[in-house]
Parts: sequence; C-alpha cells; structure tokens
Amino acid sequence: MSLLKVRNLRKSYGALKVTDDLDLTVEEGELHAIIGPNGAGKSTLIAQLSGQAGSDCGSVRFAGAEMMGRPMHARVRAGISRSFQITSILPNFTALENVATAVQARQGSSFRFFSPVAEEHGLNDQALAALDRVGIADRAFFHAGSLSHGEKRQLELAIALATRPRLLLLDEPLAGTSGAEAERLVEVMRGLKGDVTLVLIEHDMDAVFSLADRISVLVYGRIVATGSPDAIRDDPQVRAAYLGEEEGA
Ligand SMILES: Nc1ncnc2c1ncn2[C@@H]1O[C@H](COP(=O)(O)OP(=O)(O)OP(=O)(O)O)[C@@H](O)[C@H]1O
Repeated sequence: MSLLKVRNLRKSYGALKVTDDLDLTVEEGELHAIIGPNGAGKSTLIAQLSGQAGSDCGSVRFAGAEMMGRPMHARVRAGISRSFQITSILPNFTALENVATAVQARQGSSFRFFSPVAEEHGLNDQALAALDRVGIADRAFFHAGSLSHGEKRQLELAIALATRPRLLLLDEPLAGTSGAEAERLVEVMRGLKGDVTLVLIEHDMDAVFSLADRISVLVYGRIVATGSPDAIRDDPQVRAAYLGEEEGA
C-alpha cells in the first residue's frame, strides 16, 4: 500500500519555483531516498512534507488522509516525523532529557490522562527506548553537549523516532560524519528499515545506494526518475543530470 502520495506539489520563493508540480509515491515499509544536485529542492520538499514549510498548492496524502494545510504538530500526531539538525539539541540537558522533552513537546496533550509521575515514567521509557534503538542508550545521562558529532546525529534520530512515527523524514543524517561514525549511522538506519517507512535525503551516494529500496531523482523541483538503485544507476537521464556531475566533481 502506498503510505504517502504527493501530487502536483508546488512551492515558489518569489520567481523561483523550488517545488514544481512534484509527484512522489512512497510505499509502506520502504526506504525511499531522494537525490539531486545542490539546490534541487530536497530540503524544501522535506520541510513541505513535515509541515514545517507551507506549500502553494497540490496534495499530500498520508495513510489516506489529506495533510495539506495541516500544521506540523498535527502531522506528527498523524505519524509523520522529521529529524532535526544538531542546532536544535539542548547541550546542557542530558540525551534522555532531550528526547523526553521532544516527545512531550510534540505529543502535546496526549498524556493528559496520566498522572504527572506516570507521565514522566512514560516519557522516560519512550525516550530510553529511542536512545537504545539508535545505539546510544549508554549515553542517556550524559549532557548532549558532551557527545561526539556522530552521537549527536544519533541523538537527532532518537528525537525523531521517539514520537513513534510511521513515516520518518531524514534530511542529511550523515552530514559532517565520516568513517566509523558514518558507518554506525548507516547501520542504525538499516536497522530501522521495515519497522518505519523512511524518506532519506543524503549526499553520501555509497550510503544511499546501499540502503535504499527505491530512489527518486529530484532536479529543479521535479522528480525526473524513480526506481531501484540499479535502475537509477543505469538511467542515462539520471547520469547526465546528477551522477555524471558527481563523478566529474
Ligand atoms: N527560505 C528561502 N527563501 C528563498 N529561497 C530559498 C529558501 N529556502 C531555499 N531556497 C532556495 O530554494 C532552492 C532549493 O533549496 P533546497 O535547500 O531545498 O535545495 P537542496 O536540494 O536541499 O540543496 P542542497 O543539496 O544544497 O542542500 C535553492 O535555490 C535555495 O536557494
């Protein structure tokens, strides 16, 4: 079943059409990567899907329900979550507090039937489970500011996962990492596959081609090709528009 169906999505900044009649279908359970040259509109698309940025027109249907016009917190409740950049991590709070705070902020009043103590336990349990999921449960009581860059990236993932999304949008989760840190994050994402549907934007092509079930190529605000990693690698239009440019870089 298609979990996400985007049709004719548009967004302009002045005269610049950043998302231009974009169509995208994401199947339940898949890891769907979106690649494209710098400035193609990838981050803007993630912001539009999460509700962080508005759209001029089009349709975003998630699990059969129309998301257009719904704010970010309503989309989180519906099951769409996105990762946030390290800048949103609170350095003087522990990793656990960072995740618990994010859960509380995004779930809003959904804990209102619980007592404050039960609420705190519920939040902490949920936060610990998310930290465990990304492999940094042993850092739960460390200040977030003291974590390594890679661990901060894992913490971002935990924050996004803690709301138990059905669709997780990841915007460059490997940015600024290399070597063992990048490999660890790739394995964390591999471990999430199947449990949560993932839309991944990532410049690291080795990671994209090893992780993705399907890849869509975004050029000037439009999806020009969608297919398996092998099909995308062999697509002449894609090679010309994107991969060729990478190889030549
Ligand atoms: N808030 C904004 N106001 C005006 N223009 C913007 C804004 N945000 C993005 N843009 C422009 O929209 C275009 C697409 O930007 P976007 O960041 O979505 O691309 P991207 O594919 O994620 O790029 P990159 O791979 O370099 O991160 C760029 O030309 C960018 O300058």
